[in-house]
Amino acid sequence: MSSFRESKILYRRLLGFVRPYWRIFALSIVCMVASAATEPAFPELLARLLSGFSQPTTTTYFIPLIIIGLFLLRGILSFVQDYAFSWVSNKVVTDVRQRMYDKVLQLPMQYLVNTNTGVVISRVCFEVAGVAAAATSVLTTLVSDSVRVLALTGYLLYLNWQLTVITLITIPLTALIVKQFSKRLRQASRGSQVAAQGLTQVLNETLDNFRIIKVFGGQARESQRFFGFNDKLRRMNMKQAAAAAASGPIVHVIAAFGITLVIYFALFQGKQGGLTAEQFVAFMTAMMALIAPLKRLADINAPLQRGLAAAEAVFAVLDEAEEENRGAYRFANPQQSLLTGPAQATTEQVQLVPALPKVRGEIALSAVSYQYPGANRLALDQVSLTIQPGETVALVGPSGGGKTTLINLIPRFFNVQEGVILIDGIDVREIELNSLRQQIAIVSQDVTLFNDSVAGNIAYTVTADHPDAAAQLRERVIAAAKAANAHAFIMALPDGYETLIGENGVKLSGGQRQRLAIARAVFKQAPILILDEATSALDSESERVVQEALDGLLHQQTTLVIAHRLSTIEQADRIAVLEGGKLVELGNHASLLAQEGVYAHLYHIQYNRSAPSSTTSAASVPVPDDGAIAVAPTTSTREDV
Ligand SMILES: Nc1ncnc2c1ncn2[C@@H]1O[C@H](COP(=O)(O)OP(=O)(O)OP(=O)(O)O)[C@@H](O)[C@H]1O
Repeated sequence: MSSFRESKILYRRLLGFVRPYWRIFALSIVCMVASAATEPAFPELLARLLSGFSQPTTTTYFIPLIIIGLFLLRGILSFVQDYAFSWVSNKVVTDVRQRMYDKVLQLPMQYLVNTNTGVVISRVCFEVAGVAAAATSVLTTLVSDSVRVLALTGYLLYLNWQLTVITLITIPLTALIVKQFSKRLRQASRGSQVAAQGLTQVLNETLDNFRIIKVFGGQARESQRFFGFNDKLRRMNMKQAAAAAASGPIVHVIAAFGITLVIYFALFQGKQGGLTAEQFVAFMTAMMALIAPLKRLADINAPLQRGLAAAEAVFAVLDEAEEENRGAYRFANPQQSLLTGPAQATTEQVQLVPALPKVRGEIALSAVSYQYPGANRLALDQVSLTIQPGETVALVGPSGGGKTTLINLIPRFFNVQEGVILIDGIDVREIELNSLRQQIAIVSQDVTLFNDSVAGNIAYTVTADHPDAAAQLRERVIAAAKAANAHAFIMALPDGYETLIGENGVKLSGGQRQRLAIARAVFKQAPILILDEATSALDSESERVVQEALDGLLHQQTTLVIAHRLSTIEQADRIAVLEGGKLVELGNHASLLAQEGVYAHLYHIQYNRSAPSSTTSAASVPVPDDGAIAVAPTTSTREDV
């Protein structure tokens, strides 16, 4: 596709965002056109002033007052135009940014796995502003200066067509030069986007891995990486600046040639008696007035190309494929009782909303296979496993065995490629995505808390709209916190349940955060609970408290747990051992030990590691895969492996 056509398509799409505000936009254009159309008035007034200079009439004395009126009118028009344009422009930025954010929320997990977060952040936060510059401010110049140029050219033609023709010869020349610059600008603009994304990425990584960088002495390396992008950004910006700075003077020089030609020709015409001095002054004034809008039109290319390059990046996000959500089957929302109690449901609602089935919590995997895009082996290979409602199944096995992949398939963070996963006998792909996820609560190792109160974090997404509901909500939050062993420490916080936590609030320990995450899961009352290494990052004391909270939860719903600590695994009804993507063993702790297979092997490695009397060193034990094992010692002195 030619770059011009490409730009046209991009621009048309950008204008689509302006469409909802077309009235304000039109008002602005009208003001712009009106203001620009008054442009020839000044040279004309000047010519009249000159013609009456030697013998002034009453009209001559009025001319300065008319000039004041003219500029007053232009001032008002220009204010309305600028204000209206900024309004539309800011609306467009807000809309596009919101659309992008909403889009990000709908993207599949795979997108985030493949895309750097720095890129996403930079696009949503910064590049949208460049888009608005292209969609509106560029257009302001384009419309108003084009009208200005047209009005002035018309006036010049009316004054003297031969002189005008000479003036106009310079315009195509200018246009040619502008075209040369446009390509370069666009390339540089793309380059600076990439550099800016790199900057954000390095900064993100630095802040995420602050401790690691310090401990490993990575400062010099990171500083060098940052410099790489920082300097690239400077070079790209300079490229743009050079192209933008050169285009102005070149246009001026060409214009100067034009002016000189005009003056010679005017002198010649004046000698022949075809041009009066007043006409010449009016002509020169109008011609000079033509230079500024022409220059602005030439300069418009820089923000336009920058804007179009940004638009490309923004549209790339907007055009990403969303998570597939074709399933139409719905289960009852387990939280529904919290939102609207049966007493509040009107008869009409009861009739309209069909009674949805409640999930019992049976999960059945049948010959499930999954391979990550670009991977050369299956992450899950023909795994079949049925988990009964209320049952707790622990997933263990060597690192890379497929545990995380398996639990990610249940809420459909990824879709199975072969085989099927059923919940209560329904294929998860047939279930509407939100409804499916309403049935599942997750507690993972890295707990993210939102910038909100403790209560807001526990009752995430649920709010009360009247005082009765608020009291009920608070009771449920406290009950969830108690179940998660969190109530006592919450009450010790400065504002109890209203204490602000997260980035800007009170800092909590790993164990406290974990217990809040458990409280959040309890509060959700989901029939399926996924514990993804929920206690692996904790010290033994925190682990004990968190484990107690978890033990209380087990058997209330179907629970799938990936754990590094044996305490959870021993409690589990069954243990599924995944190795190399295959389900190699299934049974309870005792039966698997008796089987003396992979699980027993893993168990003994850990046992031997910590047993002082053991003669087998950790290094001499053959460890499957890369050696890290997701079952851990039973005593607090043993470390995670
Ligand atoms: N995003 C990804 N892209 C490509 N391959 C992946 C991706 N995530 C995981 N894998 C691969 O899939 C396999 C299974 O990984 P998975 O994370 O499910 O293992 P795991 O049992 O949870 O391991 P661990 O105990 O170390 O967390 C591994 O071989 C891994 O390299």
